[in-house]
Amino acid sequence: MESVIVAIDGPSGTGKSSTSKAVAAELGLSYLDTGAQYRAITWWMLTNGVDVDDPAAVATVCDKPVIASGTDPLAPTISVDGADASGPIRTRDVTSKVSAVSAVPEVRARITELQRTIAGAAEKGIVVEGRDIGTTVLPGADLKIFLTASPEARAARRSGELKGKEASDVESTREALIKRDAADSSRKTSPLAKADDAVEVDTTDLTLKQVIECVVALVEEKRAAK
Ligand SMILES: Nc1ncnc2c1ncn2[C@@H]1O[C@H](COP(=O)(O)OP(=O)(O)O)[C@@H](O)[C@H]1O
Ligand SMILES: Nc1ccn([C@@H]2O[C@H](COP(=O)(O)OP(=O)(O)O)[C@@H](O)[C@H]2O)c(=O)n1
Repeated sequence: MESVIVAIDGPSGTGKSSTSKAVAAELGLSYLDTGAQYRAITWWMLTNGVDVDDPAAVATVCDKPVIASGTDPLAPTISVDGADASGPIRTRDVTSKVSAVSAVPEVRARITELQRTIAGAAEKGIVVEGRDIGTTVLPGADLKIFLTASPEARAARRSGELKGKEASDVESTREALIKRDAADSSRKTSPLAKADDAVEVDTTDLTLKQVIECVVALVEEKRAAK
């Protein structure tokens, strides 16, 4: 079967990661979490004392960390300079700083190149999730999905996840999400946006299972038409 490239974009908490992993696993495709890459470079900046609010300082050193992503949807990995970074990249500190780092054009150029290399190497195809995959990273993707959901649903999903770890209430999670979406949507270089040819799926009132079934059906439709 021919390889297939699927781009899944959308704001935080719409279900990109869970949907992408499940679709890739079901269809035997690779999986790439591009948000994890931006989080990894942000974590490296923070641990190395780089002022992340200074775009010039970020740009100067952004080639230094070696970011590697494992693309098995059943066991995705992310490492920085050879060390597992999957835990530290999910802290609230990284989450609050990642939009500033990901807005720096030099950071985006570097990470975009890495993403294209990974997608090009995936023999059977790949599901790539992020913010600018359909518009910028892989504009020729076979299928583009743009996931949305109400801010309330997204905040409820996220704060449910954080419980026990860095517990926070739904309201502060909602505010942080809205702030990050606004920053990601308004930056100059490849902002969060729906590609003209993307299929928009509003997941507010859908279960994760329904979203997965919907995307699998769309991929199979594209494959049949190829
Ligand atoms: N349709 C859905 N209904 C309810 N919960 C969902 C749905 N899709 C995802 N979730 C849950 O919401 C949380 C955030 O999903 P995730 O896939 O990480 O979103 P994103 O990658 O877009 O930020 C996870 O805990 C996930 O299990
Ligand atoms: N393709 C992408 C993916 C993520 N990002 C940035 O990385 C951040 C973290 O992405 P993520 O997918 O891990 O975020 P969550 O929605 O999982 O919280 C986003 O808020 C963006 O600033 C980006 O700029 N472009």
